[in-house]
Amino acid sequence: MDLRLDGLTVTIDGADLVRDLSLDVADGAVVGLIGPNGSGKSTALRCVYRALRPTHGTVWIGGDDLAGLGRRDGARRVAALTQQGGSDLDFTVEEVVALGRAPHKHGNEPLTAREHELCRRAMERLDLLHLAGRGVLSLSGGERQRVLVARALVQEPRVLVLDEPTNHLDVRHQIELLAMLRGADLTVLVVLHDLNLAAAVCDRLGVLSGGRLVAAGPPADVLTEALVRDVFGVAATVVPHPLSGAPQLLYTVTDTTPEGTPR
Ligand SMILES: Nc1ncnc2c1ncn2[C@@H]1O[C@H](COP(=O)(O)OP(=O)(O)OP(=O)(O)O)[C@@H](O)[C@H]1O
Repeated sequence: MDLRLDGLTVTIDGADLVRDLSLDVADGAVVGLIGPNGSGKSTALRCVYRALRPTHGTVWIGGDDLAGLGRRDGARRVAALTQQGGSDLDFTVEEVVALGRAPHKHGNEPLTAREHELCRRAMERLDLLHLAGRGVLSLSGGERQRVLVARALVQEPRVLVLDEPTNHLDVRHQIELLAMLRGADLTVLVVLHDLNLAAAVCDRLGVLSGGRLVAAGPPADVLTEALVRDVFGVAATVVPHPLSGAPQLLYTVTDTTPEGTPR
């Protein structure tokens, strides 16, 4: 097992933001974390990329307690694409991508030929080669997001955690990113809001509600009409995708009056 969240509880100011969360991500698997706003998804991820130390519980990486690893060792094993991952510095795209090698380098050690090629391939994969010399501050939100994914890839981690990585991306780049995650031979834990994309891309889903894991398993087992109603508070019909068979949700949008009552 590459990544194991083992009884994680995060308590801040007396409130449990995450409570007794246990979730396994098998070697090479893509596991999605879904749940309504404020259900604790980002808090759980923050424990995995060490922005937060759990109050109780352990994050195991390849059998090692993450808390016992040095910063560099941890960064070589786990890369994170977070909501706050941007930089205010106007580095070029290729400079930002190359920063992904930092945990593997000492001081100002230059990149090797292999590392230059790694960066080039990551930019090619994320459709960034034509932007390599551009300053990142001049990029659109979606372009910048792809730069951060490329930077995470060149880090060559075992485990990649991503917090809503499809934010800002147009539909083509959303699908390309998620397809890339599937083909990257990485162990992936990803927070997604789009339940249909989550069902299409993830081997397993974990559902958080009020900081607790309320369901976990293959998308077809987890994404039932009852769960979507109970956890997200919306009516949806679940149908199998005609080509892949993955469950897909057709939402029922009810028109409401300004007073909030259905017409
Ligand atoms: N440092 C903090 N201090 C107090 N409360 C916090 C802190 N960080 C997060 N919270 C609260 O904990 C809850 C869970 O937040 P979290 O960001 O993990 O939710 P989320 O599931 O990722 O939500 P979203 O879908 O909106 O991104 C929220 O109610 C949030 O306001």
